[in-house]
Amino acid sequence: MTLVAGVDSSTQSCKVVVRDAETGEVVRTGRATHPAGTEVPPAAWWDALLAAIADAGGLDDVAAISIGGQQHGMVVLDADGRVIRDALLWNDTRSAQAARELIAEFGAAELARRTGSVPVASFTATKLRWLRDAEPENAARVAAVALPHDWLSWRLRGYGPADESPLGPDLEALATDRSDASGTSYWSPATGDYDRELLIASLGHDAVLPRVAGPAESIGATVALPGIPAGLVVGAGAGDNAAAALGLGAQAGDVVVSIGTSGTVFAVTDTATADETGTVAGFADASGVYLPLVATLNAARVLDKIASLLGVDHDGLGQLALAAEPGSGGLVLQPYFEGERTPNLPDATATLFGLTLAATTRENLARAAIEGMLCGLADGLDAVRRLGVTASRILLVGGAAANPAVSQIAAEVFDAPVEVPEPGEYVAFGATVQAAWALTGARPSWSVATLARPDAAPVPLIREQYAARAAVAS
Ligand SMILES: Nc1ncnc2c1ncn2[C@@H]1O[C@H](COP(=O)(O)OP(=O)(O)O)[C@@H](O)[C@H]1O
Ligand SMILES: O=C(CO)[C@@H](O)[C@H](O)COP(=O)(O)O
Repeated sequence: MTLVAGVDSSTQSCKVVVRDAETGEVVRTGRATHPAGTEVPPAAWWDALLAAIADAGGLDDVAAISIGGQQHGMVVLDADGRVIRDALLWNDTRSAQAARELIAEFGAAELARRTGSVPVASFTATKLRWLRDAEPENAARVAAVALPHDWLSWRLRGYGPADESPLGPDLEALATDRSDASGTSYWSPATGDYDRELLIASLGHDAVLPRVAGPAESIGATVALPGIPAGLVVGAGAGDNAAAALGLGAQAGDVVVSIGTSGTVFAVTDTATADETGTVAGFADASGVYLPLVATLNAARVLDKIASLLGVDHDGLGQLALAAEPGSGGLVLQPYFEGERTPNLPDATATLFGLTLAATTRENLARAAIEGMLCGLADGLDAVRRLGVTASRILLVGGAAANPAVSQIAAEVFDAPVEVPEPGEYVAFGATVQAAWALTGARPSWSVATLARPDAAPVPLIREQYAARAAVAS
């Protein structure tokens, strides 16, 4: 049996899945946690990757590996291949002013035309602009800029600082893929080229950027390192949402809604998009086409927070929520606990509306948390549809999709049929598809079973009352 491994180096954890390259059967899995916070030393991701690989039984019998990862994170390297400072993650909002400045200098329409997206604080270019202005000594030392999955793939192939890696600091050996490059704001999904003017405007000078590999490419092989055997084919890797689309085998008519640390709504399309309003990011996908995407900052952790406030676990939160009526007795949670990205309100905080003596129950609060979190994603679905995407069905994935209350309430909130695929790490699954593709030259088509099709009917009241509160709040 030939085995392939896929990795999801995501915000909260690193997950490894090992599958049979022929049938797609999951043979074993492993995971390790990442540090909390929006600023993280990349070495912590490397340590978590090694721990997750060990937890998955190692790679001795594995022929190929590929890494999917959280998008946008700024990994800056000096000429010796050392990380200059902790990485700023996609959910770090300190570069909101830098995003506003880049938009003022180039224009939203021009940035959308050149990169597919109008940047917000999540995008790598805005983080480089922040670095240029807030830490000029660090910015001056930047010799190369990578993303989390690029950097991990480089280390896996034996590159890094001379005292830590057998092949040393060859910055030109950095490689990325189309999907992750499209989240930088200095690469064009439409032309496939870097936009050096935008990089220089952000960082203040030019730097080495990772080569953008094609979907089926191998970017090299692993070298022997503690916990890593030599000779595994390394696939191009991908941004986590593009990897999930690949793992699900998403096709025209499928809209994926992922509820992890981020909430995302995306579809695979044949044509590139350029939304001048900035609501929909015009990303590239991991199969050679495009991935229009809306992302929110407040998703599964909204539920984590309200569950902990109510003193229950995830199941308990779901049970409470399902004991309340749709509309939560008029309670509306606008869940901007971490600021928000869509809509672009980096400094916002969360608000609970509609508190009356009668409505203020544990059940209503639990339901309002799920409804509020999903209403932001339903707004995202509307925005993706406005660009011509058809939603014949919603595929609900990510950590919180496992919660039956979330899938049932999703069916009440989204005006399209909701399907929950069988539980699985779809980002890591997509990375195994890439690994097998790079190994064999043929894209595998492994089937995905459906766990549930919640039959709840849409309840328009939920979105109506959310929209009414949002209108008053803004
Ligand atoms: N049954 C559940 N109900 C609600 N939330 C859940 C459930 N299981 C896991 N989660 C939450 O999902 C999140 C992890 O999801 P995941 O997609 O792995 O996130 P990420 O990829 O961003 O690290 C955590 O915040 C976790 O608490
Ligand atoms: O910023 C985005 C997409 O543009 C996020 O989707 C990140 O890619 C983080 O993903 P998770 O860790 O929540 O899966």
